[in-house]
Amino acid sequence: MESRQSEPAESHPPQSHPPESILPEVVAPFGARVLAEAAARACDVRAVFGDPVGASSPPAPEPDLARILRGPSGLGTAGLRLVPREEPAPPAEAPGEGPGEAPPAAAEGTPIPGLYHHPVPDPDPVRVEEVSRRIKSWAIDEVSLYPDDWEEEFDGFSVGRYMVACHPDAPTVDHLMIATRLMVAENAVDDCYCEDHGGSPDGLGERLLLAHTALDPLYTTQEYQPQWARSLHADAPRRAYRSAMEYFVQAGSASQADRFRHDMARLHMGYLAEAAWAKEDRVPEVWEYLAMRQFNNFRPCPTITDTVGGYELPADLHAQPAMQRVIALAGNATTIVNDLYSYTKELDSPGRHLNLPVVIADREGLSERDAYLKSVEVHNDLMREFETAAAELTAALPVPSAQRFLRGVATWVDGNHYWHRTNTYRYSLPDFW
Ligand SMILES: CC(C)=CCC/C(C)=C(\C)COP(=O)(O)OP(=O)(O)O
Ligand SMILES: [Mg+2]
Repeated sequence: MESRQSEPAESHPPQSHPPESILPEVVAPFGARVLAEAAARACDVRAVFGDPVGASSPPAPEPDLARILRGPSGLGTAGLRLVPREEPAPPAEAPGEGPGEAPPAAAEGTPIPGLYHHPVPDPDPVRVEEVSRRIKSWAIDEVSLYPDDWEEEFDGFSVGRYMVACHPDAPTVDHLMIATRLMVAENAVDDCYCEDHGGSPDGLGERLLLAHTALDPLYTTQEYQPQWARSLHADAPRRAYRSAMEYFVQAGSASQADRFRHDMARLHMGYLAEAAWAKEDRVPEVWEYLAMRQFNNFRPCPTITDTVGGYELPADLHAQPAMQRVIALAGNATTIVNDLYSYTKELDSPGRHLNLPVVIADREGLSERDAYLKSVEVHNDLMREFETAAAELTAALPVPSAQRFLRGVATWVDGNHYWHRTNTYRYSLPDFW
């Protein structure tokens, strides 16, 4: 992969932005220079990575705005549209009560009845196989991620299927690997530091801080630098973070790397709040839980959609409040999807594991079933807010990279639901219908 780190830093004349942009004037403060620059940065991804392995190549970024607004139209691209999606969710079906007991679809799993989502086509099996092969080789040969007896769990996580479903516009398997390594590393940190593979709230702050330096390097004196460098190889989470970040930094721009570091700092702050409540054995109020879950959140995954797609959403567009709102809502919807699909797994885990239904049941005095159904509604409201905000911003910001980024985030949301639904190794639904 060609490194973009060595590119000379661009110098821009000083500019002033108003403190906030409010739709529909959101485009105005960007000015002609930023818009032109953003359009120019919607680069041809093949220039960076070359041809895809195995699968047919997705189309190169399309400069025609009308086509971008319309979204892709080929077979299996329904989930990639940016326009508000008015069609209702498929009718709620109880598990095992599909219409006419039709033969099983290509992928297993039942959607949560009543959950607002957009079905996506099964991910390209050739890509899934190749990503699965390569990620296992990375995990074993490059970062010694897990002992032999975790292999079944690693395979059951199906990260290849996950990432191919979430990034159908990745131009090559190399691009998909950027997201896949990070996803595995993020889960290694969660499992080994926070949860059931040796994790604990005790000492979590120290572990997360030191692991964070694998993403956001320590700059210190010659005397102490080598000790820090060695520490990045001291355990599987740090080895995984360090290596995955190295690949990411080579593929993305400096501002994409910085965006990712910020999202990861948010994630680590969320882990700490969750750990504090676990230590105190306190159930937070529902809004407090939702605030924690906005940080302990999938957000670092959809926000790299442009790097994985081989283009860049400029930092000044990413930073706009309207864009931040869309990203936060998307992250929140995807993360509540996790709370719902992982509900039975977490009920079965030792101690009390917080998730939205558990917190609503406790704080609002509802039965487990009613709290779960209310959580489905919370998710559905978040999804609708996300889609409305994304559609408004899409209409207000006619910049190809922004349009593609917003579509990429929506696609990630749909792919994330697909993975949770189909990961019957990991998740099963409660018996509430
Ligand atoms: C991939 C990534 C950035 C994960 C960060 C946070 C995280 C692990 C989740 C949002 C998933 O939630 P949870 O820890 O509840 O996962 P499982 O339910 O165990 O699958
Ligand atoms: Mg969960």
